[in-house]
Amino acid sequence: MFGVQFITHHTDTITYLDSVRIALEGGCRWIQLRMKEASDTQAEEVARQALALCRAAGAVFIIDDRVELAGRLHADGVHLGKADMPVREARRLLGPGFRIGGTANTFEDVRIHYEGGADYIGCGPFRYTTTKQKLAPILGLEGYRAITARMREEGIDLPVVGIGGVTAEDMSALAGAGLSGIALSGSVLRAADPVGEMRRVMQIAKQVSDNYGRQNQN
Ligand SMILES: Cc1ncc(COP(=O)(O)OP(=O)(O)O)c(N)n1
Ligand SMILES: Cc1ncsc1CCOP(=O)(O)O
Ligand SMILES: [Mg+2]
Repeated sequence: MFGVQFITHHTDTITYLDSVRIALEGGCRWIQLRMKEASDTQAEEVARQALALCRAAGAVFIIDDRVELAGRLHADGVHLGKADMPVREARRLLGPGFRIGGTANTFEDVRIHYEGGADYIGCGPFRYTTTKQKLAPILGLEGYRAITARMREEGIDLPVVGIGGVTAEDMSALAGAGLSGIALSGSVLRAADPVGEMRRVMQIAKQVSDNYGRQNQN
């Protein structure tokens, strides 16, 4: 299955936890709790509730940045970027059972995460987005093609999900550029019907999987 990871966010009317409920109701089974502005206490409170929702739904639950919290709550994994704990160290602390994602903007980033023991790569940004501040250079389809081609040349076999401004309409082209999935937030939460939009994303992901015959990395 072409993978779909939902990244939590909030709006004027939707809380972080609501965003988890929306994604699960829309059929997503790979959730990342990302709460950049929250204190450790706030993040832990929401993480505990989000984890319970994900367990009840049979969804994979990943926490952004917070390695200690992910380990202590027995989440399924953690996602780490350049400003976070290195993947190698997180792997040492968390052990082989945790899913560890690493952020890449270049092939060299991919190589470092691969050598550190990452399970998947979040690669982006695909295009401009307001969900994250201080974006790395925009990759577009050309950037993804170059990175996935280099991975093939170097024998690096890791699932890569595209992130940053991704919409339902992008999935087929992203699969064509060699990606195994997407991670998204804004295009779902800004939709008039967020649950319906999540559902539409999951339906298109299934069609893309049927067309490309890719493995799900969940
Ligand atoms: C799937 C996925 N890909 C990339 C990121 C970005 O991680 P990072 O670079 O550490 O930035 P923050 O999300 O921590 O602001 C991600 N979270 N998930
Ligand atoms: C964590 C992260 N890194 C790049 S974009 C993003 C958040 C998701 O972006 P969007 O809301 O545009 O789908
Ligand atoms: Mg981070």
